[in-house]
Amino acid sequence: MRDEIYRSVDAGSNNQDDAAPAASVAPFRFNETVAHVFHDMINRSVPGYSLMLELITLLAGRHAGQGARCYDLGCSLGASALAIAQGMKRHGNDKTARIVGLDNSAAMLTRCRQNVLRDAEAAAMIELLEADICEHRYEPSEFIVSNFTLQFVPPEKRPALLGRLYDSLQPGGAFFLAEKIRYDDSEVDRLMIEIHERFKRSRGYSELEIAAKRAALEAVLLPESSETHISRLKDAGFSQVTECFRCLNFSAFLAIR
Ligand SMILES: Nc1ncnc2c1ncn2[C@@H]1O[C@H](C[S@+](CC[C@H]([NH3+])C(=O)[O-])CC(=O)[O-])[C@@H](O)[C@H]1O
Ligand SMILES: O=C(O)C(=O)Cc1ccccc1
Repeated sequence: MRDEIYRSVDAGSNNQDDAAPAASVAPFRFNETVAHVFHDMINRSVPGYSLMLELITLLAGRHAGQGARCYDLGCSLGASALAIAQGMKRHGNDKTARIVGLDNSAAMLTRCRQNVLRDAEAAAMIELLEADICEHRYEPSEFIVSNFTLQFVPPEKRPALLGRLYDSLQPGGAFFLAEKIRYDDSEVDRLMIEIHERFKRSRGYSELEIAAKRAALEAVLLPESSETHISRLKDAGFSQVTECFRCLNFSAFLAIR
């Protein structure tokens, strides 16, 4: 289903700057309207999204051995959990796999369940829970994925969450973190945002849709710099921390306990 959520948002008819929406755009929420179009939304909005799913499959092959427990934080429609399942299947670990998908949006989880159930083999491996990733009690695990989810957690809660994830991971376990990022240099930051918005234009979003969503995300998606993510992962105790992908204002990090 095509994402047209911000097509009809009032863009401020007497506004001189046609890239500035009315101040009344509601904050972005993962409700049923978003869940309905989310697949299209994320694919057209995030450079490298499908590559992240391929990386997750590869990393599951490397880290999710026999009997491994994996977590998909903010599983949305289940794309990353299914990518983990793919990686485990490839290595014949599917019979013993435990993949736990967590999300605090009931609307997302309902659709996620339907998606996962379409693949009986994956459904046997995946458990879905409505939970706040900051509150969940994590069991010992080998592989944890946060594919564009930490960015929605209030920054002051991020260090404690990373500590819990580190504690859950077994030695040698991996945490894959993909995030929208910001640049400390404000000129570079503006340039990357501009090119990202051109990317969205090239994928069919209008200037007004882009501006309305920018306003909706303003206090909801809080990006931090690559340096902040790397130092926080190191502070949490991870022994190897690498930025393994960057495109414009999107990055992914691999952290090994
Ligand atoms: N505190 C929280 N606890 C649980 N879930 C949360 C929380 N905050 C946000 N979420 C959930 O995190 C997901 C973020 S989307 C992840 C894409 C997916 N990983 C994918 O690989 O397709 C990314 C994006 O929209 O850019 C949404 O489903 C939220 O409900
Ligand atoms: O669309 C954007 O500008 C983004 O940053 C990506 C995104 C994708 C899906 C939900 C929220 C943000």
